[in-house]
Parts: sequence; C-alpha cells; structure tokens
Amino acid sequence: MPLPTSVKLFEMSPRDGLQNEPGAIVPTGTKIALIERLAKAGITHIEAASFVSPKWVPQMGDAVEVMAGITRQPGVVYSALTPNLKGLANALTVGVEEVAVFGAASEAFSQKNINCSIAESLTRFEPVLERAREAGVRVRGYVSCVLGCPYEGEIAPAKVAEVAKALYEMGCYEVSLGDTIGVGTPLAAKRMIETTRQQVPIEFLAAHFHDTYGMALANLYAVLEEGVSVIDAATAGLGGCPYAKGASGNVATEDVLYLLEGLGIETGIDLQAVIETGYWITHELGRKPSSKVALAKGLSR
Ligand SMILES: CC(C)(COP(=O)([O-])OP(=O)([O-])OC[C@H]1O[C@@H](n2cnc3c(N)ncnc32)[C@H](O)[C@@H]1OP(=O)([O-])[O-])[C@@H](O)C(=O)NCCC(=O)NCCSC(=O)C[C@@](C)(O)CC(=O)[O-]
Repeated sequence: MPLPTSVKLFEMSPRDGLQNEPGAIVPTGTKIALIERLAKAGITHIEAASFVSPKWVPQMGDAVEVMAGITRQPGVVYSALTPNLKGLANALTVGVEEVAVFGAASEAFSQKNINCSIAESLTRFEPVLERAREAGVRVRGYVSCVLGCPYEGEIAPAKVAEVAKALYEMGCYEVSLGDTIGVGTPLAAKRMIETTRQQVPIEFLAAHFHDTYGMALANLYAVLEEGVSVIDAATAGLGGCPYAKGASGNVATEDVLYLLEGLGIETGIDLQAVIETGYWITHELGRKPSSKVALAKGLSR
C-alpha cells in the first residue's frame, strides 16, 4: 500500500507522558503550560488529562483544574481519558469535547489497569459512550497490550481485532492500538494490523507505540505501509508503564516528525517548536529529552 500523504499526530505527553512521573506531583500550571506550548507548535490533537481515580493515578488528580485552566485554541481538540461514568461526569463539568475509554487485549492487564475483565470493561464502556453521545462528545477507544503483555506474554492478533471491533461497533470514532510495553517488532506490528483491519477499517485505527526496545519507529514505518495514518506520540518521549519494569514512554513526537518529514508526509507541526517544548518540560522535570532528534538538533536559542 502507498504511504499516506498526511498523518494526524495525537500528542500524549500531558497524559500518558506525565501519568507515571515519579516523585512530586507535577504542578497544574506546568501541565497547562505544556499543553498550550504543544498547541502553539501546531499540534491539533492533545490528550490533556485523565479522569481516573486519583488513588490509582495521583499525577492525574488535577484533571478538572487542568482542563479548566487551558486557554483553548480554535481547531485544537483537547481530549481526556474517562474509564467510567464517574470520569465522564467529571469531564463534562469542564466542557470536554472528546474523551477516551481504554480496554486491553490481555485479561491480566485489564485486571491490573482497570480492575475488571475485558468483558466487564466493554459492558462498563457502553453507558459511557451512550452518555457521551447525548452530550455531543466524541469517544476514542484504546486497546492495550496489542503486541505483548507484561503478564501474559504474547497476545494473539485475533484478540486485538476482537476488542478493537467491539469498541468500534460501540461507537468509538477511532481505535488506538497500544504496544503498552514497547516489545513489538515490525513484522508482528504488520500482522497485528493486517488482522485488525479485517474488523475495523484502517482509517479508524491509530498506532500507539512505546519505545522500550527502541523498535517504535521501525514499527511505525511498518504500519504506515499498511495504511495507518494516525500516530500517537509524546514530546521528549515522556512516560513509562507502572506495570512493566524498564518500560519507556511513547515514541518521541520529535522522532516521529523527523521520520514523517523525511518521508514527505504532512503533519502541519513545527518540529523545532516541539523540540524546544521537549527541552522545556524535561528541564521542569529535572532531566533531558529521550528523543534522539531533540538531542541531535539541540536548542536553536
Ligand atoms: C477504573 C477504576 C476507576 C476502577 O477502580 P475501582 O476501584 O474498581 O472503582 P470503583 O468503581 O469500585 O470505585 C472505587 C473508588 O474510586 C472512585 N472512582 C471510581 N472511578 C473514578 C473516577 N473516574 N474518577 C475519580 N474517582 C473514581 C470511586 O468513587 C470510589 O471512591 P471511594 O468511595 O473509595 O472514595 C480504576 O481502576 C482506575 O482509575 N484505573 C485507571 C488506571 C489508569 O489510569 N491507567 C493508565 C491509563 S491506561 C494507559 O496508560 C494505556 C494507554 C491508554 O496509554 C494505551 C497503551 O499504552 O496501551
């Protein structure tokens, strides 16, 4: 299949990037400033917060304040995770226009992450989608562990396809496929997409790859060749997974943009502005970006 001519980049750093940040809670003002910088760099889809239990994920405990505090730019979608009706109700109080539900292709991961089985999670999501529809809010769906699970090991592509199909048929406008612990390789990624696209049209699938084994860019190239045109990424490669030792964050936005620019694929995003944002947020967190492109290019000023 020819490569897509344009790609929608879904920025994950304020949510997936910061949710596992160890140590002190990142100040609300820093989260808001990050989101505003990302929008200024030309990113049009930003996962800004997570309305989950603060007991489970303390870093996301200020979701209401973050969403309410952003100066919203026209044309930018600020999305948030909502695992259940309580999360959605909280999100609606601050006028979200898009939310996401998140399931898994692994039973064990589903239990660890959201305290229920895959089947129970799908039953739980149904009223969330119904209520969101009534409120005019779009819902994205996630499937975790699509290329491997920290507890179950290999995951069958057919199981990924089954969960993705359930989310799509429930009304998710897009289903993002997460290599949560970054264990995938290009052939496995290709096979997983080949199987899943038989159940969900390719234009409704997104790739959400973590870079633990340094394979994320290779995996992305493999699925671009399959026709995937939505990529999730986190500026500076922020993030990790509490359930997988040594797991690193999402593939870095800077690295994805450099790859796409090299392939002549449009994103409308200013790479240098993202690099500067990556240096700024990692400085706030007391470290350096993990993006190779950011480290190679450095700061222009
Ligand atoms: C889903 C639950 C809530 C179930 O957790 P539970 O304990 O089974 O829920 P519950 O309904 O029994 O409620 C227990 C308590 O939590 C409260 N509660 C219940 N819901 C909410 C809510 N929405 N917001 C705030 N509070 C909530 C509820 O009110 C109650 O409070 P208490 O009476 O004890 O004081 C919990 O397991 C949870 O919050 N899990 C979130 C885990 C998480 O955020 N993981 C990271 C995101 S997923 C991810 O990163 C993967 C992804 C998407 O990036 C893709 C990839 O890479 O694979």
